[in-house]
Amino acid sequence: MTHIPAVTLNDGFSFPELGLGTYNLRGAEGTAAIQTAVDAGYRLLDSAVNYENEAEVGEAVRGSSVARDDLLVASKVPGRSHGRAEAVASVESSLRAMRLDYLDLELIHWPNPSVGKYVDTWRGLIDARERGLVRSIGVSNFTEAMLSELIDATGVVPAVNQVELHPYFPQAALRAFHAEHGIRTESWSPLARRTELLTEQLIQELAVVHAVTPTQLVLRWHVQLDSTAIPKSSDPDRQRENADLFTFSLTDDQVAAISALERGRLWDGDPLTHEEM
Ligand SMILES: NC(=O)C1=CN([C@@H]2O[C@H](COP(=O)(O)OP(=O)(O)OC[C@H]3O[C@@H](n4cnc5c(N)ncnc54)[C@H](OP(=O)(O)O)[C@@H]3O)[C@@H](O)[C@H]2O)C=CC1
Ligand SMILES: O=C(O)C(=O)[C@@H](O)[C@H](O)C(=O)CO
Repeated sequence: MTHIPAVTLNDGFSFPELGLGTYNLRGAEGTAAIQTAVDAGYRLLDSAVNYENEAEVGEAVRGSSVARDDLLVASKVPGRSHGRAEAVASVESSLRAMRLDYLDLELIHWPNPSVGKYVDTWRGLIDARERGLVRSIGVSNFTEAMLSELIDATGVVPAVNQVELHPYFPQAALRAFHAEHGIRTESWSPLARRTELLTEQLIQELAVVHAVTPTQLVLRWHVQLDSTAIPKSSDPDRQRENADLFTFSLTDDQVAAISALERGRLWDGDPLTHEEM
């Protein structure tokens, strides 16, 4: 089992430097895959109302040999639940679905700017935290301007912003904003969903230099960007591979060279225009 190091969020809670993405992990197979990941050392499980797998995540947690307090369960408020009261109700619904007493992290899944309720929704997550339903609160797919709006309106800084982040889309400006404001970056689609990224010549060459796999090289890049990657894998061997990142390190030049692969988003997931209900 790999020990995955942790950092401290701006609210004082510990947060792993790597987590498990659970998008498309459903049914008995999904529960089993989540449990093998926990057995491999993963402690952070990233779910969402819209993944339709909260029951599986909850079952994996309750059936795990690892104590609940040592696991971090995250979910996300869907766009259809934007609003102060609606956000609290969404958290309560997730707790019922998971059969858990609290969530470790709750995120606003997409800002949906045309709806105009993400500040109210943020107030709802603040309420949920004050009621003890959730330990840390954050957002996903928020821009610098949206983050500033939340902070100015409520005085509460999100603990986490989960965003598309991989060598094709390194988000340097957003990560600098996060660092300035004490917001933990979390990388979704950190492997670029296994596109040609892993076959890039630079990735292949650096993997040989460090005697690791291309996937491990990419995930180590996330670690050294101070971002918590949440790679999804259904396969136990690949889950173990993805977690084995903490016995080597990249030089600053190698990190910069990987970041220079930048070419843009995987698809049209621009938070200013892409909205999900
Ligand atoms: N907040 C948001 O808006 C979003 C959040 N997310 C979150 O981010 C998580 C991860 O992103 P996701 O889009 O799933 O994509 P990833 O970048 O994590 O890639 C997942 C794919 O890579 C494959 N893979 C994993 N490990 C390896 C490996 N070692 N070697 C080769 N292939 C590998 C997986 O296949 P296999 O399973 O067969 O191993 C899967 O097909 C999601 O599960 C979700 O939790 C994702 C998108 C948006
Ligand atoms: O996986 C997530 O959290 C999502 O928001 C997805 O819906 C994501 O937008 C996607 O996979 C779209 O193709």
